[in-house]
Amino acid sequence: MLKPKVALSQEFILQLGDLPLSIQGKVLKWAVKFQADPRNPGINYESIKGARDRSLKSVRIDQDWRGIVFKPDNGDLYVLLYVDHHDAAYRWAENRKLTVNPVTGAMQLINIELSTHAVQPPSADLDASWNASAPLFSAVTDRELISLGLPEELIGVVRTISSEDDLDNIQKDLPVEAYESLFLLAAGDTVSQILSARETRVDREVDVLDFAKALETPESKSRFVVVNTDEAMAAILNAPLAQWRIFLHPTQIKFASGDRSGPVRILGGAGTGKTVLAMHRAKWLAENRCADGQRVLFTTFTRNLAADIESNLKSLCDSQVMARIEVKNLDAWVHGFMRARKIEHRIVYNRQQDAAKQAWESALASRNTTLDLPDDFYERELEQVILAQGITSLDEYRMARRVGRSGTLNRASRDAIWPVFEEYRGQLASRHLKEVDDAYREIAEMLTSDPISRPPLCAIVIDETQDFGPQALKLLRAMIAAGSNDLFFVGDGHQRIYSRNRASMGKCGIDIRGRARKLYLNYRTTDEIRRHAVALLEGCEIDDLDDGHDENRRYKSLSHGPAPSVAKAGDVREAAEQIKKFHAEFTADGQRASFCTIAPSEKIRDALAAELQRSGLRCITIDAQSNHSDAQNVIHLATMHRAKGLEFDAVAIVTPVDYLGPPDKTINQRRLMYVSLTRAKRAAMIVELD
Ligand SMILES: Nc1ncnc2c1ncn2[C@@H]1O[C@H](COP(=O)(O)OP(=O)(O)OP(=O)(O)O)[C@@H](O)[C@H]1O
Repeated sequence: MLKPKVALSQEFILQLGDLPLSIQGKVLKWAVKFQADPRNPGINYESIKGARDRSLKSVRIDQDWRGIVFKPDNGDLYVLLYVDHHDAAYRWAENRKLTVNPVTGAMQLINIELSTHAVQPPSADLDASWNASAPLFSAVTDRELISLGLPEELIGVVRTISSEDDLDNIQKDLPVEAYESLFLLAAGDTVSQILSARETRVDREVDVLDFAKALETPESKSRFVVVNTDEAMAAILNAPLAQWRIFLHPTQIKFASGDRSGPVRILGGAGTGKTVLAMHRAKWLAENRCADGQRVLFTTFTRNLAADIESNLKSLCDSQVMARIEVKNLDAWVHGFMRARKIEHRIVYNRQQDAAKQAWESALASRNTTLDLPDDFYERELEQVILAQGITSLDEYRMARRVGRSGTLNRASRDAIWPVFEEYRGQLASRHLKEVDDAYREIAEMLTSDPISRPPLCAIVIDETQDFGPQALKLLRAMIAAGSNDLFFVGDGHQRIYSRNRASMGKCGIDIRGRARKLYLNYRTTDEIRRHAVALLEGCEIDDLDDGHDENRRYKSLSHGPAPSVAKAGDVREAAEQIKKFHAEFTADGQRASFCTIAPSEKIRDALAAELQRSGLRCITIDAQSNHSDAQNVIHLATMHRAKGLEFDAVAIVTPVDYLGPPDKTINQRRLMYVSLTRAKRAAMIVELD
């Protein structure tokens, strides 16, 4: 006889961590027995008097505690939904109902109580971006609302919604796809835009009684997990907080698995789960599309992010799958490639140091002084035109479009300027040095002219794409033959903190047409902190990593909390005092929390560390080598650049008071502030240093 299907709900798993330890143990033991054989005669499924859904049954965990299990008449399916004290569990069950959405086919848990109430009036203190007084969704038909994932029972309550706050008030009772659809509608998207971006089919026959089948849809998988083995059950129950490993957003699920006909680009503001999606994608590719001898390369820009990702991937993949995934920042990959081919050049990462500095100074000394151009003109021209575009001859320079550079240069000026760059490359070569963009370009040329020398990769997954410049993107394109599943990019233009690296994927030979998607829901940062961060970028142009723009109206956080506080300090000592107070308040209730102090420079960071240590706090500085962002009861310290990609329960950001000037002059600083603020999960403070 076939084993019945056993599943757990996300709500149950989220609850688990909050139960008393002794009860957790009992629940775990019970759940293992339940998984092994839900028909075990020792499990007594009691009907619940007054329940609207006859398929909800109660099970006994101990004298006082009860579990609520969904056990429909149709199909051999058992879903553990909830655990609580006897009376509370019964009350919960009386008002719940599981249904299959008749259009999307997804399984949905409904709080029936909600269907009989209008939403609460909006709170006056929240600053909502699209608050309105008329009902927001009156132009959408019932069937359209259902096709967006709304349970039929909740149509009435949704029709009373007239503001963003109203919608947020019922967020936790809506399926995630329904909540997302509603705020996208309110932001101006049409129903068909939302459905096609999410790849939701609405033309299939749905059997609303077939719950086992309903569990297979991506929407159902975002809130229920089928558990087939003891090991899987133990892994889930022992790490209930690692939601990202089990419950993905429907869009994350769709893009993590399945074949794609070419390069994919997923865009999403900070905290929208891009790295999580990229990790699941790498896992799926390694499990399903990796021939013997091949590997998936997971790459990103900085070394400590790659280390962070590798350790998370290890918790997601078993060792056999992990052996097929190579996690390496691009520069480490380039190093390895050059070493393997005995190319002896060292790469220049900092032109202000050592031999590279001498090479640059010698080149500058050869400039034509009659032109009267400042030194930094040459450096910017080198970075943004010569290296970025891979210009290697005067002829190419004469024709070059100087995108992003102010002022025009006629042919005679270009002829007079060019020798500086030629001299620089010559000076570097005599010292066995190479600019990093030149290394990318030359390796890309080698791989293109000799495809046999390509590494044996079945796919490349790229995180933090916004930090890769044109030559890096061209190298990634050259590293793998064009075809299905070749390149998978995730990124966010708001977070481009290496500004010279603005690139358009299309112009680098990466065609994402028809395979570009977005993630909208911020799982990390409260909406109050997210809004503060987004407001800093108002008036700044944000690109979509290709030739278009990104915008902010469609992003939204799932959690709420206090808005960031802004304080002033006369000097570093006072700033450290403010941080100490904020840290003490944040951890006042004895809760363990990760905390980071973020500064724009190493100088401010180190001065703060010294002050904080002097007052008895344990500090850890995050640098290229150490990346212990999850340690608790300590104060981490990081520069804004190093904080990228990491997350903490609370952050304190210390900047000089004049750090942010007019938006058109301080876009880099604004992006760094955006990155820093969005590292915070629950609380943030900004200290301005006078
Ligand atoms: N489907 C999900 N369910 C629950 N939590 C999630 C989900 N996806 C992501 N998260 C959590 O949200 C947080 C942000 O995820 P992630 O780091 O992938 O976002 P990101 O878009 O890469 O962020 P950033 O660009 O700011 O680095 C993490 O704590 C992650 O575990």
